[in-house]
Amino acid sequence: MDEHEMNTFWKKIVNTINDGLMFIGPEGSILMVNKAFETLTGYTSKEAIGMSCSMLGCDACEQTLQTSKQSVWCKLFEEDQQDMKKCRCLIKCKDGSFLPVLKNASVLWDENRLVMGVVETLTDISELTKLDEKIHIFSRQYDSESDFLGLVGKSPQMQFIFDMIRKTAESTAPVIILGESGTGKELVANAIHLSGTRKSGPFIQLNCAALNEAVLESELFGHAKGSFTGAYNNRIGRFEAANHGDFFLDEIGDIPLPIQTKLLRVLESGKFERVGDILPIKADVRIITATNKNLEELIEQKKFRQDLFFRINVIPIHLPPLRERKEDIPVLLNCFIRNLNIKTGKTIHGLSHEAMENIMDYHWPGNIRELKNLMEYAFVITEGSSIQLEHLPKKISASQNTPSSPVKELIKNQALPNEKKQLIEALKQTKGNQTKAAKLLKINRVTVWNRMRKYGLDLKKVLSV
Ligand SMILES: Nc1ncnc2c1ncn2[C@@H]1O[C@H](COP(=O)(O)OP(=O)(O)OP(=O)(O)O)[C@@H](O)[C@H]1O
Repeated sequence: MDEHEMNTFWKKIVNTINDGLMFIGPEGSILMVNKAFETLTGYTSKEAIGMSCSMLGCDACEQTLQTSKQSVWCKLFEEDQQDMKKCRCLIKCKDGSFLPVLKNASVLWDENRLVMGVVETLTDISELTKLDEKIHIFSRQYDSESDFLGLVGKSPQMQFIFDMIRKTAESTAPVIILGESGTGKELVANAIHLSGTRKSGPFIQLNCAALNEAVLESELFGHAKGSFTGAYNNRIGRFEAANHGDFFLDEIGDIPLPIQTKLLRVLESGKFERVGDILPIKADVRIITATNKNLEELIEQKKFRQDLFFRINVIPIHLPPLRERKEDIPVLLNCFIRNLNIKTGKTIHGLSHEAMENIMDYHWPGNIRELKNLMEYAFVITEGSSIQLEHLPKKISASQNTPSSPVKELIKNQALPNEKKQLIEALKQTKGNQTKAAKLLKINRVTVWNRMRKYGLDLKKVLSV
């Protein structure tokens, strides 16, 4: 390939790159740009070449440009600077709009260490910036709503649970979490660990229902090499692994009686032996248990040891079923919709009134797990920006709604976040005067404006209702 062919070849490569590229001379004038630069900035190469690079009004450059008294006009050329600079910045396009870009600048030096120029690439990060903003907004909303260590709920019952969790933080006494399947027992156990003094220690979990007696024993206490067929090595159990932390035993009601006896001994003495070993091991572990079974009934049926029950039932936390705290449904739905929007890239704003009514009327035997699954289903089915009744499974869309249903009243009062209702009320009272509304709500004017944007409130519409 001769030099001319080579030049043509390189020009083609440079023009195929998706990122904008420009070469700036030592005095700061643009010497070369590629096609992507033209597309990003709106300037043709004819317009750009020969102009000062400051025509792009880059906010990062404003900080690196120096006064004429200094020896170099741009900090990039200072001796002690690294040759490569990378930063996020905003550039001004020909039409006056600002474009967020990731800029990579490399200084080129000749053999005498004199500056030949700078090669800069510009990557369009406008999509990324939009996502950043979204995450920022979501996380602000998330923080401000009824959320406690991953648990969402504004009902008095859930506020009581949050209080109980906070109180367990000061204690190392065993906690038992009782509630139907899907009410959030595992989340509560996790929140107890995260808010407790042992949060820097391990959080070990074991679902006791999934294992047979021999495997369960080995999982709990570990085993010595050769203690049974297949025990090729010594293995520590979960009790040992949970030392100085919390051990969450889920489905405690399903533990076979012989293991219950062993468990009781560990809880009383703090010591145990690995299966097939005689050496006692000490473990400092706080026990958290959970079950959806009625342990008292199991005791009567002689399926659960009463003394073990007394041991683990020191701080009971009863998680109410969802049907007894339906005011939590709207906040849970908001939370699931936010998360699913992020996960799926969809922009679903909410549910139609009818869909919401049917959801509120349903009895939710599978509790929050069922509600969460419902939203996942609706996200797959919904194509628009709002979930309608027909996007819900039959069991919910066909559920009976009587006009006098007390649930309808509940929706009227609960479906809108309190913040929004108060804002609408204040705007109405002050005939749309945002400064007066701010005073009434004891917040500043900017917050009023931000909330109006957050809830998409149109002043004319608010006042006309
Ligand atoms: N208060 C809550 N806020 C947000 N998500 C919740 C809440 N409660 C439960 N969930 C979600 O519901 C699902 C079921 O919760 P979890 O597994 O904790 O229930 P569980 O009572 O332990 O169920 P099971 O008894 O069947 O094991 C999980 O996906 C969990 O994240």
